[in-house]
Amino acid sequence: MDWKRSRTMEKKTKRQLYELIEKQMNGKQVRDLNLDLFCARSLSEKMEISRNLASQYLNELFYQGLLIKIGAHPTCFLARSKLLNDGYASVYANAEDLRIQAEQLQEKRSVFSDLIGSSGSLHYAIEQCKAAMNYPGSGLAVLLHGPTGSGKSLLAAKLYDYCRQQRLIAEKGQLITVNCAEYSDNPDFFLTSLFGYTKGAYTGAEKDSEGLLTLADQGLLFLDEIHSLTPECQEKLFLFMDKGIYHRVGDNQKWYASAVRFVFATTENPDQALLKTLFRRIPIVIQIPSLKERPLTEKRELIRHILEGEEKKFKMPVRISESAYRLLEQHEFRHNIGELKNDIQVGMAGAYMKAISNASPTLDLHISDLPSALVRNPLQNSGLDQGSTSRLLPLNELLPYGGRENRYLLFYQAAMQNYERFQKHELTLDTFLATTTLQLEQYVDFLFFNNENFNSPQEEIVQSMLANINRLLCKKLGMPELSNNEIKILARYFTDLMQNEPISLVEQRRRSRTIQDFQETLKSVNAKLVSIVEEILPLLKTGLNLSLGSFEEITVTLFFLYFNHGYQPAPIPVVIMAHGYSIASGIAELANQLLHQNIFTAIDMPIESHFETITNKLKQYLSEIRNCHEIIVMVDMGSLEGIQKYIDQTADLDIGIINNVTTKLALDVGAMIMEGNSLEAVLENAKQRSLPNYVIVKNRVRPKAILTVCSSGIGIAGKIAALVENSFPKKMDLTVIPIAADTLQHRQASGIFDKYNVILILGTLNLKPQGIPFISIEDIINQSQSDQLQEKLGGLMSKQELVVFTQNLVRNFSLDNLIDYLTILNPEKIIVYVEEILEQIQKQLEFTLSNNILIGLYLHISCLIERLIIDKRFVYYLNLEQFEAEHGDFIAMIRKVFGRVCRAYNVEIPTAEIGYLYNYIYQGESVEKQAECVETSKSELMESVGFTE
Ligand SMILES: Nc1ncnc2c1ncn2[C@@H]1O[C@H](COP(=O)(O)OP(=O)(O)OP(=O)(O)O)[C@@H](O)[C@H]1O
Repeated sequence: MDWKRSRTMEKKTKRQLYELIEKQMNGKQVRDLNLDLFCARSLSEKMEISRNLASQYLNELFYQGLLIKIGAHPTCFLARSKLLNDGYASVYANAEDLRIQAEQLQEKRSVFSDLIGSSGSLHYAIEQCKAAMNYPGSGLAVLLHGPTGSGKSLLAAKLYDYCRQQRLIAEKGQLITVNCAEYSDNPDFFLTSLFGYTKGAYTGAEKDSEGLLTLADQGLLFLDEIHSLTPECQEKLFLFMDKGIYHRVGDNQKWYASAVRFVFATTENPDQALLKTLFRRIPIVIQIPSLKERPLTEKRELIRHILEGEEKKFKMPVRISESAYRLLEQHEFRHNIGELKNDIQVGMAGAYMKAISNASPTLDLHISDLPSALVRNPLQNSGLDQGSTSRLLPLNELLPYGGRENRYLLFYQAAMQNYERFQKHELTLDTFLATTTLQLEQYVDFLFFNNENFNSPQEEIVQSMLANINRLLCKKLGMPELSNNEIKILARYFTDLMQNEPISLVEQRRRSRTIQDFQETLKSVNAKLVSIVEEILPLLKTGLNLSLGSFEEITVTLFFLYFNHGYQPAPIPVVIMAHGYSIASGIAELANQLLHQNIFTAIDMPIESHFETITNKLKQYLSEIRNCHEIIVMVDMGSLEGIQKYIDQTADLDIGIINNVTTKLALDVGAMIMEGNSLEAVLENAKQRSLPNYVIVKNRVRPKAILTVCSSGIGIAGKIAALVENSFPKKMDLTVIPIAADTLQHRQASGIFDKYNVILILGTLNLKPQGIPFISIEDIINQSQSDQLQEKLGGLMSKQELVVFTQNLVRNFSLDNLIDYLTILNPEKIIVYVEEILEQIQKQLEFTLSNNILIGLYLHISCLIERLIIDKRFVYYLNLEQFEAEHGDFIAMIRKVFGRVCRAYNVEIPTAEIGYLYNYIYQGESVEKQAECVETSKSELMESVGFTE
């Protein structure tokens, strides 16, 4: 059996083992599991494999993070995906420890789990809320922003339950809800209700009275429709939030204190509807999606959830006609879930009356029971059967599409979670890829085997479109064609996506930064494949009229990696041209097979064919080849010059021509290519071994690029890149590549400068690489480097276009615009802290920082604080100990000036981050030193693990 087949078998058995564990856990609580069934002995017997092999696979799955381990004799393994909570450790000393933890976690089972969409479109909102509530003291104030009926009040109530459950709120702490709209015409009444009043404060105030703030002390105050408060009321509220103390109305002497958690809600744009001072005091704004923005699966779950509620209320089984169900599913409810619920309730009242008069044992909801406004929309109802003959569905039949589990979403979440673990250095790159592939495999199984969910006409259309793209593109791009089954899987994936499109987009907007980093990581694994996917997706996007985001690019890339297409693509393809009917084909096929790689393509030259016909074939092949800048041609004609003359004109490709063709030479060349050698090295080596002659035709044009760089990470660098691209006056033949400052050194080594003609670097930190001009953001804002811009871009744009470009840049690069990139923190608020920090630093250091450094620091520090709050990512600083020893004073000073912001957000600034700040402030010298250190410690590290460069 060849290694590839045995590897496939191994993967299959491992997957079956994992599925067996999952199956044995299905529907059971941890405390009800018989752990004996999960040890290597029992599992190996069921799988009919040896115990040693089972043990090996189980441990591999454990190291991939998919299983948890319990005890030692025997060791048992459980599937992490089946544990309802994600708070489990990876290893437990014994079963008892696991049970204790399971009980604790069960107690803490999320109060949000009965919110429809809690693991879907509301997932991120809930995570943000939890983070805000967990802040020490009274948490951070939260503003829920979303249209009417979208679930803001329900979420606020759940937040209160959450705080109670987590003991963030004391026993006596209450949930006080105030609908501010009720006070919009009577602001005084609002103030007396909120703050309380003293006797005589107004006519009729006969005794002192406590306000809602007293009632809400130690509890949660939910202020709904906050936009309807008058500016005066908003101002007073803000003053209380700032200090935590207040006067009762009618007494300006005595202070009262109250520790209140605030949740606000509004349907209006908070930027316009709230007083700036109040808005600034609310650091977390959370978007609640409209019903339209939710995926169809969630809409269906909501319908079922509401009907289940009715079933409980009427204590009778409920059924719904298929057409009424479709109508509810398709209708656009302007007032969202609230309106959907109302309409169903109106319908149920009618159904109940009918059931009573017909003495029916079930409540049957027909279209005719629903409010007439809903039924009268002819456009929406065109495809619906309105007759009463439509089939009646009991509630357990209402989720035909994949049940409650949304597999697309599960995969999305698992992949994102893996990636975040990889970013936190909890997983290596290999383990991250292996784990994600295994999860993709489960999604693939679902797509492939669940015929009842697919096989739609829609799927057939997608399938034939994919088949066409496959034929046309794979050849052109030098990829092996997809098999029919692979096309089927991809077609079903896109069909599945159509159902999930809105969530995919909403989610992606929210996690755009992580997704962007994810894509970068995939590029580092296989840039060629990523660029192929980037080429294929727009075709599908147009063809299917489907919005596809960056996560879809990631998933399709992962699909290709999984199908084993383009995994380790040949960096230098080889064309073999030989006389005879199938000599070239034979050699190419054999060499590809032996090397397990698709490196060789053949052009056969039957004796009777004209030289010109053959060279035309080659020219045609070379002109179609994409995503590749180097190629080797092996010819047996004995005439290098002849063929060279024909291909001289081929653009953007370096071509090495070898004047000999044998199987052995092809294998040597292939092996050298797979080892990653350069074109020159491959040809030189071939010459040494087999004595052929070679020439290299250099035609390659390196594409022009601008790099954007920021020491705060790839996120801001990406934002800068987008702003640059958005400033172009026309489509440019220029690539803009974001790059993190701390990887620039590494990037240089990995050949970004070799691949691109980098004409300019834009950013916040001048790393002075290879003498390429650098323009700082501050220079752009001041327009002080327009000469350099003109010089570098003059050839690419007309004078007029250059003026437009510079104007766009200046407009796009306002500091506000850049800091807007923060996702959780309120930019206006954080900037005040940063201003204070920078002022203090300059005072303490007794010198003035240049504008350039200041702008960079504004960005860097804002991002740093957010980074510390949301992902606490580990930062590495070379020679940290030395830095600590040499710069104790600087470290102490920074800790002091950051004191206020650190306390406000309950974060601590790691010394490594202070090291980066030091570099930033003393840019020139320290950056160079740090770069030197990178080089020294890299070689030390290589030596210590036994490598030499
Ligand atoms: N995620 C959800 N899962 C189940 N039911 C929900 C969900 N979200 C909202 N609902 C239900 O929808 C109805 C409307 O929700 P809610 O009153 O919270 O909306 P709202 O945004 O506060 O509306 P308004 O702006 O009009 O005050 C409620 O009956 C609520 O129980």
